[in-house]
Amino acid sequence: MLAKTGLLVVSNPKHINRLLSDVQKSVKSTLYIQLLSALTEPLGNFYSNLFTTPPKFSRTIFNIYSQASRQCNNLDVRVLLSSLKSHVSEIKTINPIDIVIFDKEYSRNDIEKFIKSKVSNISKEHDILTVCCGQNDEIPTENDPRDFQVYKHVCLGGTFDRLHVAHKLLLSDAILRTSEKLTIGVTEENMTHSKLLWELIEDVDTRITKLENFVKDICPELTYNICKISDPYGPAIVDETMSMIVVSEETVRGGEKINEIRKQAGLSELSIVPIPFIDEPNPHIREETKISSSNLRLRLLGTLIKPLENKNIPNKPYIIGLTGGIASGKSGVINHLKDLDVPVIDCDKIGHEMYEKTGPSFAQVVGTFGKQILNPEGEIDRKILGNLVFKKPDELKKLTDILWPAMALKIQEIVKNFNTDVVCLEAAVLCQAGWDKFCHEIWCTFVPEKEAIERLKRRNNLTDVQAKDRLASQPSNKDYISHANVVFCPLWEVEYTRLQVIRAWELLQKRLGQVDC
Ligand SMILES: CC(=O)SCCNC(=O)CCNC(=O)[C@H](O)C(C)(C)COP(=O)(O)OP(=O)(O)OC[C@H]1O[C@@H](n2cnc3c(N)ncnc32)[C@H](O)[C@@H]1OP(=O)(O)O
Repeated sequence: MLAKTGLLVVSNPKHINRLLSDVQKSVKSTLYIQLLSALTEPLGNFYSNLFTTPPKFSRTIFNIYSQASRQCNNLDVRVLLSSLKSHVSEIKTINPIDIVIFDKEYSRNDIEKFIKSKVSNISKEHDILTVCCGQNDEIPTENDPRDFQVYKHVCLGGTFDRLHVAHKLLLSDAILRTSEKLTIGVTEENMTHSKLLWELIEDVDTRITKLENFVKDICPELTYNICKISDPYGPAIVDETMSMIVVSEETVRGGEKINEIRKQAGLSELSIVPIPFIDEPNPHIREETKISSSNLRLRLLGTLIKPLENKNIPNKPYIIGLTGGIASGKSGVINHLKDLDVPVIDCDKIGHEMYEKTGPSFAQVVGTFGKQILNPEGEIDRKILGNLVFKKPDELKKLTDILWPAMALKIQEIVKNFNTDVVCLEAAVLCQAGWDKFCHEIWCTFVPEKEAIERLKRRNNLTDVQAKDRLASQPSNKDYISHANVVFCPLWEVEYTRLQVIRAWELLQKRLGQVDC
């Protein structure tokens, strides 16, 4: 059985590649890595031989996280730094360790002594494993020409969405170079809007919680000041105690700008230390070639981003509720679903049927909005009705209060008569109508609001103001996404939307395999 949390004790980092490949067969959630110094030292002398010049490890840590990005996609790898910075004599971890893995043979006695005296948070029923690879090889020495000075107060900033190995590298390098205090600025939502798929960025409190958990886990001895920032500079332009800033290769200019502002304010300039990118091992279509949060957000499209609720509805047909804002590409997704032979119930159409001359809601709609909405044939003119309600939420509510209960009955009747395994219920404001309770899962489309406005102007021949009004009368993208289990962004070429739908469909098939459909 896979252990939840493992501790890998590495005597020779040269073999990290093979080690990680083996270890991930034994650990499923978190893998701590503790670097040992000398291959020949018995484990009992572990702490007498620790590395004492911390920045020496920058490159080793870079290699470990680079390899982790290739080998252990689902593992949260954490290189422990406390003992690399000072002679801390205990391995303290937030998560209890279920398995301790060594890359070298040690005596039973040494192992037991080591675990008892050094590993403070160990599960009662822990396992021990030895994975040997080239244990007698020479340990590589580090030769990193970068400036390795250690500073009292270091800072860095970023969005830190879905904390990944490149963030971990940046944070680790900053920790290795800090002797007392590390200030980390985390961007508030207003700073994220220019990013790809910003709507899928975790909220700032979640990002801060994950970040704090990580830094306090790998090096609890430092003082951390984790603060929200709503501009690109944060406290770095006012705090005179800071002396160094860690940046990524692409944000060096930001560091220089901070120094210009500090200089004008009479503050000392910060040393700027750029950290290299980690290459993305398998960049998919549209993805960046470095490890990045936007790649991770792209990979969320078509996957289950929110766990399913247990709803008290029959398993067959399995109902996907498809929703999304106006001009957000729902019809593109529907075309791909139809190609997969999924029947689609169009709720706009059912709405229209409700107030046809012979429909159940005709009299009530005319009674509410007056004869002004009728055409010369005495039928309801949807264009006139639309103009009356779309700009005025109160009027739209009057209409939907009449229509939605009748539509819900009709939909339930239609669904009952379906004989397929899966059916898609498409409705623009499905969740706002409370119809998510009829659906096993909610899928939603979204495109950036600017794009939706441009599409609306082109498609419906609307002016900029009219298009913006239409969009404003609907829930925001964030609101739609907050209800969705699966999201699609049909912003790019048709084929890319199709790939998202195929991914969603294949994952759905797996889920259905677990449901008695
Ligand atoms: C819970 C649901 O989502 S049911 C489906 C939505 N329908 C309703 O809520 C019923 C009330 N709406 C209506 O009767 C009609 O839309 C009218 C009379 C207001 C306008 O009719 P038309 O001009 O023919 O427009 P049509 O019905 O095609 O709707 C235009 C767009 O507004 C959307 N829309 C319709 N009703 C609503 C609503 N209540 N709230 C937000 N958007 C809506 C439609 O889904 C459609 O979006 P799309 O262009 O991305 O496909």
